[in-house]
Amino acid sequence: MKKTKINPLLRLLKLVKPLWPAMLAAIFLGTAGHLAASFVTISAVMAAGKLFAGQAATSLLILVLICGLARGPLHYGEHYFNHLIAFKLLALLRVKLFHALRRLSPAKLEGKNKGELLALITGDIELLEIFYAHTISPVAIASLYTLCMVYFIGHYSWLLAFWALAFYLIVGLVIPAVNARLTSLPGQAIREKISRLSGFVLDSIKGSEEIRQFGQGQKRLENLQKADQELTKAQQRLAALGNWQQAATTLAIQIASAGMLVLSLLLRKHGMTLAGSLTVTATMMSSFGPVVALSALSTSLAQTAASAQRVLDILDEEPVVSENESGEEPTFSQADLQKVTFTYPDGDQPVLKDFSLHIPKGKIIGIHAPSGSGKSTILKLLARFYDASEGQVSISNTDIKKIKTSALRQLESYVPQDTWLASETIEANIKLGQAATRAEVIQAAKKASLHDFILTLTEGYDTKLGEGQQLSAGQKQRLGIARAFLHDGDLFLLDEITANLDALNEGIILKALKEESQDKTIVIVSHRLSTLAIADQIITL
Ligand SMILES: Nc1ncnc2c1ncn2[C@@H]1O[C@H](COP(=O)(O)OP(=O)(O)OP(=O)(O)O)[C@@H](O)[C@H]1O
Repeated sequence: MKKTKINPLLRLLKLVKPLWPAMLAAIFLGTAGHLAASFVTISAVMAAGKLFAGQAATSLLILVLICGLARGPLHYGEHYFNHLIAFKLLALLRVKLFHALRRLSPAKLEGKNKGELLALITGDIELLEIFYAHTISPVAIASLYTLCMVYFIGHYSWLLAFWALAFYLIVGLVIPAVNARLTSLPGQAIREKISRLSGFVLDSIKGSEEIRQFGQGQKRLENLQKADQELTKAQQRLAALGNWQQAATTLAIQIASAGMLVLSLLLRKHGMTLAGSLTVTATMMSSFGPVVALSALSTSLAQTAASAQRVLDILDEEPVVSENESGEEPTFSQADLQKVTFTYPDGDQPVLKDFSLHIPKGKIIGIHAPSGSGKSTILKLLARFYDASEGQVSISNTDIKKIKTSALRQLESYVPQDTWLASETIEANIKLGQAATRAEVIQAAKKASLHDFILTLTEGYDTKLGEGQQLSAGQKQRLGIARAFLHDGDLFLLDEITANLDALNEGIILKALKEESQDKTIVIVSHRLSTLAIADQIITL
């Protein structure tokens, strides 16, 4: 389906359905508020007309007072309901987005620019507030309010009512439509530039050591400045288009008001009074507020639509592996790769071709092969981060696709090459959400040769990571291994877990693994022959 600008906004509109009472309240209060604001002026002009003619104008003056007093609370109510809807829906969209990211992880997130994802979760979602709080009800309010005003002017003359309607349409629809056309592409380009810039900044922060080492700091700074200048220029161009729209809108309002005065004076022969002329002219002059609010939207709407499209693209993206929620829950007896061929979704060459491997229970299988030959890929297939393109991966003679995903995660302890640390305490990092006692955490840390190091920290297991307390690569790796020991799956999938360890720590961990292997099965990928010495069988690719 062709992606037009309107599609994403229509899809966002559907989410408002459960909140329609709040939306109706916002529309009602907003229309009443604008009418109250206009009728302060209109009633005052009508009252002045009456007083000039020597007639009583008490009821009109009371109306001026009521409208003046009501304007504030009505305006407040409109904004209250609009923001209630907007923030509820933004929260809902954030949750949906996190669900989508969880569904897509890890395979689909591996290739994504993390800075762009961050910009999506923060900036793009935030921008949708404009749509929910400042677009939907203002459109309805402007339509209702305009009808009321046309009807009111129609009481004096239907010709004048048509004149007014024509200018409401010009200001509220024609000028914004032209502007939307002009700003659509620049708006999208700005959102893309912002997210690319976020990605660049995040990459630069993450790679600061290498960037310094290779003397690339100045060059990156220049690139950053260049990207920043381009963004500023694009924003200035968009602002200039917005200025054009403002000028056109102001001109249209002046023509409408002056024309209303002239036309109504010309109609004096047809029974239009001077007081009537002044009233319709005051009505025209004071009634553009809601349509002007609409016209101001067209510039931001282009950016909002682009943001909506990016959010919806993530929500629509299909995961590489679909979660199995009701499959089998076998107890572990063996694992097998049978004639497996596998190509990464965005790769063009198979990483594994017709590859078979039998992993019997209670054994340690070592995998030793050159870099890039597919060792980690074997573990990822066994963890079902990806499905084999051909052949079958099975656990306990059950096709891995037929196994309930949560049961598979329970059955396996996967330790990736890089250990991710949360900004939490050491204990929370070892547990990573698993229910365990302090004693169990300590036992896991001991097996991973991490306990003695933790005891040297003043706050021990309660030391918060990230804030001042950094871990060395080897300590991080041992923490990752402690997690796996605590998780206590039947099948350990260990990817280069000793790459950053000294011989002493390596020895302690391997000893612990050897002891575990009496009732566990271990697949260990390593370049180090010293690590693979504990293996019962070594596979070379
Ligand atoms: N997400 C991915 N998308 C596309 N190609 C990938 C992806 N991950 C890995 N590859 C490619 O697959 C091949 C095998 O990668 P893998 O990580 O399994 O190798 P490895 O043997 O574990 O290497 P190393 O010892 O260097 O860790 C490499 O050529 C790599 O470029």
